[in-house]
Amino acid sequence: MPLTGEYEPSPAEWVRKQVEEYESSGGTRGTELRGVPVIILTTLGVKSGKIRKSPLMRVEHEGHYAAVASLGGAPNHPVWFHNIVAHPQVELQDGPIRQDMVAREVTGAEKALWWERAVAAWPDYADYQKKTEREIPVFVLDPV
Ligand SMILES: C[C@H](OP(=O)(O)OC[C@@H](O)[C@@H](O)[C@@H](O)Cn1c2nc(=O)[nH]c(=O)c-2cc2ccc(O)cc21)C(=O)N[C@@H](CCC(=O)N[C@@H](CCC(=O)O)C(=O)O)C(=O)O
Repeated sequence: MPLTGEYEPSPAEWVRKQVEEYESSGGTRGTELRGVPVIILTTLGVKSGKIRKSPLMRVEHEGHYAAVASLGGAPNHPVWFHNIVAHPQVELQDGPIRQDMVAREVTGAEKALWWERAVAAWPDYADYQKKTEREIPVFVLDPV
Protein backbone atom coordinates (compact mmCIF):
# COMPACT_ATOMS: atom_id res chain seq x y z
CA MET A 1 0.00 0.00 0.00
CA PRO A 2 1.75 3.22 -1.10
CA LEU A 3 2.48 5.72 1.67
CA THR A 4 0.13 8.71 1.64
CA GLY A 5 0.59 12.17 3.11
CA GLU A 6 2.15 15.54 2.41
CA TYR A 7 5.63 15.33 0.91
CA GLU A 8 8.22 17.38 2.77
CA PRO A 9 11.35 17.86 0.65
CA SER A 10 14.74 17.48 2.27
CA PRO A 11 16.28 20.66 3.70
CA ALA A 12 19.48 19.57 1.92
CA GLU A 13 19.34 21.17 -1.53
CA TRP A 14 21.44 18.54 -3.37
CA VAL A 15 19.23 15.80 -1.98
CA ARG A 16 16.01 17.65 -2.80
CA LYS A 17 17.23 18.28 -6.37
CA GLN A 18 18.21 14.65 -6.90
CA VAL A 19 14.76 13.47 -5.78
CA GLU A 20 13.10 16.05 -8.03
CA GLU A 21 15.10 15.00 -11.11
CA TYR A 22 14.71 11.28 -10.35
CA GLU A 23 10.96 11.48 -9.94
CA SER A 24 10.16 14.05 -12.64
CA SER A 25 12.06 11.96 -15.21
CA GLY A 26 10.21 8.78 -14.22
CA GLY A 27 13.45 7.34 -12.88
CA THR A 28 15.47 7.90 -16.06
CA ARG A 29 17.62 10.85 -14.90
CA GLY A 30 19.24 11.76 -11.59
CA THR A 31 19.58 8.04 -10.87
CA GLU A 32 23.30 7.96 -10.05
CA LEU A 33 25.93 9.42 -7.75
CA ARG A 34 29.41 9.52 -9.31
CA GLY A 35 28.19 7.01 -11.89
CA VAL A 36 26.87 4.55 -9.28
CA PRO A 37 23.13 3.71 -9.20
CA VAL A 38 20.94 5.32 -6.55
CA ILE A 39 17.44 4.41 -5.32
CA ILE A 40 14.87 6.64 -3.62
CA LEU A 41 13.60 5.49 -0.22
CA THR A 42 10.27 6.95 0.89
CA THR A 43 9.50 6.88 4.61
CA LEU A 44 6.79 8.29 6.88
CA GLY A 45 8.04 10.98 9.27
CA VAL A 46 7.77 9.59 12.78
CA LYS A 47 6.90 13.00 14.26
CA SER A 48 5.44 14.98 11.37
CA GLY A 49 3.63 12.14 9.62
CA LYS A 50 4.92 13.71 6.42
CA ILE A 51 6.33 11.81 3.44
CA ARG A 52 10.13 11.93 3.37
CA LYS A 53 12.33 10.87 0.46
CA SER A 54 15.98 9.89 0.78
CA PRO A 55 18.21 8.89 -2.13
CA LEU A 56 20.46 5.98 -1.10
CA MET A 57 23.09 3.94 -2.94
CA ARG A 58 21.50 0.98 -4.71
CA VAL A 59 22.38 -2.28 -2.98
CA GLU A 60 20.24 -5.08 -4.41
CA HIS A 61 20.23 -8.86 -4.35
CA GLU A 62 17.48 -11.03 -5.88
CA GLY A 63 14.82 -8.35 -5.51
CA HIS A 64 15.78 -7.44 -1.93
CA TYR A 65 17.58 -4.16 -1.15
CA ALA A 66 19.71 -2.73 1.64
CA ALA A 67 19.25 0.75 3.13
CA VAL A 68 22.56 1.76 4.71
CA ALA A 69 22.14 4.50 7.35
CA SER A 70 25.69 5.77 6.80
CA LEU A 71 25.24 9.54 6.63
CA GLY A 72 28.83 9.70 5.40
CA GLY A 73 30.16 8.31 8.68
CA ALA A 74 28.62 11.05 10.85
CA PRO A 75 28.42 10.32 14.58
CA ASN A 76 24.61 10.24 14.49
CA HIS A 77 22.12 8.21 12.47
CA PRO A 78 20.31 9.92 9.60
CA VAL A 79 16.86 11.03 10.68
CA TRP A 80 15.17 8.62 8.25
CA PHE A 81 16.57 5.82 10.47
CA HIS A 82 14.03 6.80 13.14
CA ASN A 83 11.24 6.92 10.58
CA ILE A 84 11.93 3.35 9.41
CA VAL A 85 12.20 2.00 12.95
CA ALA A 86 8.82 3.52 13.80
CA HIS A 87 7.15 2.67 10.49
CA PRO A 88 8.87 -0.17 8.57
CA GLN A 89 6.45 0.04 5.63
CA VAL A 90 8.41 2.04 3.07
CA GLU A 91 8.52 2.63 -0.67
CA LEU A 92 11.49 2.14 -2.90
CA GLN A 93 12.05 3.54 -6.37
CA ASP A 94 14.73 1.84 -8.43
CA GLY A 95 14.90 3.64 -11.77
CA PRO A 96 11.35 3.60 -13.22
CA ILE A 97 10.13 0.91 -10.81
CA ARG A 98 8.41 1.83 -7.54
CA GLN A 99 7.47 -0.83 -5.03
CA ASP A 100 6.17 -1.22 -1.50
CA MET A 101 8.70 -2.82 0.83
CA VAL A 102 8.97 -3.74 4.48
CA ALA A 103 12.22 -2.79 6.24
CA ARG A 104 13.95 -4.76 8.97
CA GLU A 105 17.27 -3.97 10.61
CA VAL A 106 19.76 -6.82 10.19
CA THR A 107 22.49 -7.93 12.57
CA GLY A 108 25.14 -10.65 12.88
CA ALA A 109 25.87 -12.85 9.88
CA GLU A 110 23.02 -11.44 7.83
CA LYS A 111 24.32 -7.91 8.37
CA ALA A 112 27.86 -9.02 7.45
CA LEU A 113 26.55 -10.50 4.20
CA TRP A 114 24.64 -7.32 3.29
CA TRP A 115 27.52 -5.11 4.40
CA GLU A 116 29.76 -6.96 1.93
CA ARG A 117 27.20 -6.35 -0.82
CA ALA A 118 26.92 -2.69 0.18
CA VAL A 119 30.69 -2.10 0.11
CA ALA A 120 30.89 -3.90 -3.25
CA ALA A 121 28.30 -1.45 -4.61
CA TRP A 122 29.75 1.65 -2.89
CA PRO A 123 33.28 1.17 -1.44
CA ASP A 124 33.03 4.50 0.42
CA TYR A 125 30.79 2.74 2.95
CA ALA A 126 33.91 1.04 4.36
CA ASP A 127 35.57 4.44 4.80
CA TYR A 128 32.47 5.85 6.48
CA GLN A 129 32.50 3.02 9.03
CA LYS A 130 36.19 3.64 9.76
CA LYS A 131 35.38 7.31 10.40
CA THR A 132 32.91 6.74 13.23
CA GLU A 133 32.45 4.85 16.50
CA ARG A 134 28.78 4.55 15.54
CA GLU A 135 27.95 1.14 14.11
CA ILE A 136 26.30 2.00 10.80
CA PRO A 137 22.88 0.32 10.72
CA VAL A 138 21.77 -1.73 7.73
CA PHE A 139 18.13 -2.40 6.92
CA VAL A 140 17.01 -5.02 4.44
CA LEU A 141 13.96 -4.05 2.40
CA ASP A 142 11.81 -7.02 1.43
CA PRO A 143 9.13 -6.70 -1.25
CA VAL A 144 5.60 -6.75 0.20
C1 LIG B 1 18.73 16.30 6.42
C2 LIG B 1 17.85 15.26 7.08
O1 LIG B 1 17.97 14.05 6.34
P1 LIG B 1 18.18 12.63 7.04
O2 LIG B 1 16.85 11.94 7.14
O3 LIG B 1 19.00 12.78 8.27
O4 LIG B 1 19.02 11.87 5.91
C3 LIG B 1 20.34 12.32 5.64
C4 LIG B 1 20.87 11.55 4.45
O5 LIG B 1 20.98 10.17 4.80
C5 LIG B 1 19.94 11.67 3.27
O6 LIG B 1 19.92 13.00 2.87
C6 LIG B 1 20.41 10.77 2.14
O7 LIG B 1 19.55 10.91 1.03
C7 LIG B 1 21.86 11.12 1.73
N1 LIG B 1 22.38 10.01 0.90
C8 LIG B 1 22.70 8.84 1.55
N2 LIG B 1 22.60 8.78 2.90
C9 LIG B 1 22.86 7.59 3.55
O8 LIG B 1 22.75 7.54 4.78
N3 LIG B 1 23.25 6.47 2.85
C10 LIG B 1 23.40 6.47 1.50
O9 LIG B 1 23.71 5.44 0.90
C11 LIG B 1 23.14 7.71 0.80
C12 LIG B 1 23.28 7.83 -0.59
C13 LIG B 1 22.92 9.02 -1.25
C14 LIG B 1 22.99 9.14 -2.66
C15 LIG B 1 22.59 10.31 -3.28
C16 LIG B 1 22.13 11.40 -2.52
O10 LIG B 1 21.73 12.53 -3.13
C17 LIG B 1 22.07 11.31 -1.12
C18 LIG B 1 22.47 10.13 -0.47
C19 LIG B 1 16.39 15.70 7.02
O11 LIG B 1 15.72 15.46 6.03
N4 LIG B 1 15.96 16.33 8.09
C20 LIG B 1 14.60 16.88 8.13
C21 LIG B 1 13.70 15.98 8.99
C22 LIG B 1 13.50 14.66 8.30
C23 LIG B 1 12.55 13.72 9.00
O12 LIG B 1 12.38 12.60 8.58
N5 LIG B 1 11.91 14.16 10.12
C24 LIG B 1 11.02 13.27 10.87
C25 LIG B 1 11.36 13.40 12.35
C26 LIG B 1 12.37 12.35 12.70
C27 LIG B 1 12.89 12.60 14.15
O13 LIG B 1 13.14 13.76 14.49
O14 LIG B 1 13.04 11.60 14.87
C28 LIG B 1 9.55 13.61 10.63
O15 LIG B 1 9.26 14.17 9.59
O16 LIG B 1 8.72 13.24 11.48
C29 LIG B 1 14.67 18.26 8.73
O17 LIG B 1 15.70 18.58 9.35
O18 LIG B 1 13.68 18.99 8.56
